Amino acid sequence: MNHIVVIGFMGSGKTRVGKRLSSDLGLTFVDVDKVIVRKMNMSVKEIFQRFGEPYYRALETMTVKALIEDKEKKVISLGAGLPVQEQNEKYIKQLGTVVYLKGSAETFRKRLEGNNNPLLEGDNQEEKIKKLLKQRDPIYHKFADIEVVTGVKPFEELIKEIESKLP
Ligand SMILES: Nc1ncnc2c1ncn2[C@@H]1O[C@H](COP(=O)(O)OP(=O)(O)O)[C@@H](O)[C@H]1O
Ligand SMILES: O=C(O)C1=C[C@@H](OP(=O)(O)O)[C@@H](O)[C@H](O)C1
Ligand SMILES: [Mg+2]
Repeated sequence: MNHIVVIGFMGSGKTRVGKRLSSDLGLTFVDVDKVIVRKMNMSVKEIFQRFGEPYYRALETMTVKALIEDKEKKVISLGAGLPVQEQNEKYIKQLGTVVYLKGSAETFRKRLEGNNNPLLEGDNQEEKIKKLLKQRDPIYHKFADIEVVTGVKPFEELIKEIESKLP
């Protein structure tokens, strides 16, 4: 399919940017995390706690596979961990044009203060963010058709930049 697919680290703005692109382009917005939360009637954190991370990852893969078959063009925000799972590699490429919201650990640390993400629980969020970002940035980069930097220019300008780069 030729969906518009937004990827990036936690706090990179996948949900906010995805929503805005969808309204500007007149397309339906789908946030993969929200699809799963709705289906399970549980928060991401609860799913991780009750069933474990591999179960959540399987739900993500199922959701992505269904979206590949979806004939109505959409803007789709993926969870930050989804592109990192090897089993999803071939599916992401089939989804459409991938927009990577790149950013610094410092930008994400500020945006993620007080967040509820199961992967950032406990002490030393800053170190956790730095470590995960270092692992994940090359993977996001590999999938990107369009790469923009978040946290350096105002939101409106970021949106204009993305829209000018879309095919
Ligand atoms: N370009 C931006 N500039 C400033 N704040 C932003 C920007 N994009 C997103 N945010 C803020 O950062 C937080 C995380 O955004 P969100 O869209 O939920 O990220 P993600 O879905 O990637 O985890 C929210 O509070 C959001 O309003
Ligand atoms: O980084 C991750 O592995 C995760 C990021 C989350 O998505 P957001 O990036 O939208 O917060 C959500 O999918 C889950 O908590 C796992
Ligand atoms: Mg999100």
